[in-house]
Amino acid sequence: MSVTVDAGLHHAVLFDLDGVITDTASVHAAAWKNLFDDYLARLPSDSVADRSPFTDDDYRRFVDGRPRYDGVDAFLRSRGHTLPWGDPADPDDTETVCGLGNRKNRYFHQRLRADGVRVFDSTVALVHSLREAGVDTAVFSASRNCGPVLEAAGLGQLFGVRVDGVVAAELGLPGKPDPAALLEAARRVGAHPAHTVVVEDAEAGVAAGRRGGFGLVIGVDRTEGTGHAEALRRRGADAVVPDLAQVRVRPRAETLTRIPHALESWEAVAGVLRASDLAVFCDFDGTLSEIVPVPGDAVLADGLAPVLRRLARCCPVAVVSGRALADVRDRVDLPGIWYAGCHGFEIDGPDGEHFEYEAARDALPVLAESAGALRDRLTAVPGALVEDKRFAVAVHYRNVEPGSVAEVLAAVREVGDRPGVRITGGRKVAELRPDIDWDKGTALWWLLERVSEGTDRVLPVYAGDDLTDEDAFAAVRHRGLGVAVRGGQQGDRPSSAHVAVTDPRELQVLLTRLAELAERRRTGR
Ligand SMILES: O=P(O)(O)OC[C@H]1O[C@H](O[C@H]2O[C@H](CO)[C@@H](O)[C@H](O)[C@H]2O)[C@H](O)[C@@H](O)[C@@H]1O
Repeated sequence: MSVTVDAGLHHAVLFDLDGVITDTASVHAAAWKNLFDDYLARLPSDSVADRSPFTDDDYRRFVDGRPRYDGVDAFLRSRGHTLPWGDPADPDDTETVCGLGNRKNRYFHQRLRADGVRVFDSTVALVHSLREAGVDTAVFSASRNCGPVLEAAGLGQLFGVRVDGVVAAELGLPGKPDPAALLEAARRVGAHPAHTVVVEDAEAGVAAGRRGGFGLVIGVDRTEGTGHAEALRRRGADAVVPDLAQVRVRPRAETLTRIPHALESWEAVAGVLRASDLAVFCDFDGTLSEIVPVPGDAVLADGLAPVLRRLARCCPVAVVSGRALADVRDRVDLPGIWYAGCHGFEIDGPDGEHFEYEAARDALPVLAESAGALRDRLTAVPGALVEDKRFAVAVHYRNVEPGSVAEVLAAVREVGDRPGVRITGGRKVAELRPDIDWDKGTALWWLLERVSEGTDRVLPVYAGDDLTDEDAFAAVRHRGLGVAVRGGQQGDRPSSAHVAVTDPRELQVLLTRLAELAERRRTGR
């Protein structure tokens, strides 16, 4: 089987060392066997401990992927034998957990010197492909020997970020299956766990990836037929591959027509969202409503009212529109949700709260004047429509003869050429807005802060179709999900959305899946 890292959704990949980058898992396994077989054989014959030889299964269950001393302790306990912990400075002939761990380390280094380190070339090739696609990479390992092993393998410079046993000890991070070291690696590369991939061959590491809320967990099983692949899947691997040559890299799509389809990429999308509470934000025209020739005729598309109601029962929902607040509110007319009008300059909450962006009020007189001036200028242009929305003025030219569109746009440029306002564009519309650093993206984060009550557990999903929605897509680019609604737009344009749907009907299918995810998370199923 193969698995895809999507550079649009996945911003970093964290690689385990032993067994993933280098073949040192077998060197570790041999050193552990050497240690335990020797130690168990020397226990008195009347000891209650199970003295049978150390097996591959013991390796996988008790020591693989764990910090060295934890591994000694876990294995000996599994055999009914305990030792005092001791101290990391214990000489390696001391009969303590640390002493035995130190002895294993000596065996490991002896083998490393004797046999060298074999590198999995397909892993190194994957690291390079990811870099070319703009995906960050890091190495993590429970081993304190991570640095020396990479050096011995000639890979000392491959990773800029390394979180290994030495770093974990310095920071006091618990070992796998605790996700602390993985979360630290993601933090150091600057990627949100939801947008980060973990590659692991140990059960404990896979479990850590899943517990840490990582977007994709890839298990590596190089031991076909041993049941290890099934064990990795049970512990939470999304996919298990025999070698990283089976991992494909999909370059980040930069334009609307190339963005992956949300429903076709559903598994990857669900991976990004599954560990978080969701908050769903939707634009109105072209997203919740089909584009129609006359703005006053736009209505909520079929099937969207029930799914928005369903979503609102299990997560915060907001409609974020370029329309005036009262206009979009009346058109959607659903209780229990947030409404942001005029690109977020005015907002109503579900419990009767009302907010206006204070600084934008200074622009109201000039906007009102501009609306009047534009009406005067454009009465003679058939089809031109001026929509005064208080915090913005929209000039529609959808119904204007192609030959007269330039005249409409020239009028907008001239009237809008005054301090305090700026001109933006949309689908057959030009708008004057307060010249302030406030847009659908900043409004989204303002709303998110309110609905998440200071936690960072909530991941925003934003769906929109238009140029003004790009501000919101950019805002959720590194933490959240941007869904572009392509809606039969002519030509192509750059977009920061992660995925796309074709029209409001497909958005309804996607929102239903989000509702299912949110409900499952709520009920813990
Ligand atoms: O942010 P939105 O909710 O998408 O609002 C953007 C603009 O939508 C409306 O205009 C657009 O939809 C009309 C109806 O489908 C269409 O006729 C027009 O050509 C589109 O530009 C609305 O009238 C504007 O005020 C919004 O800014």
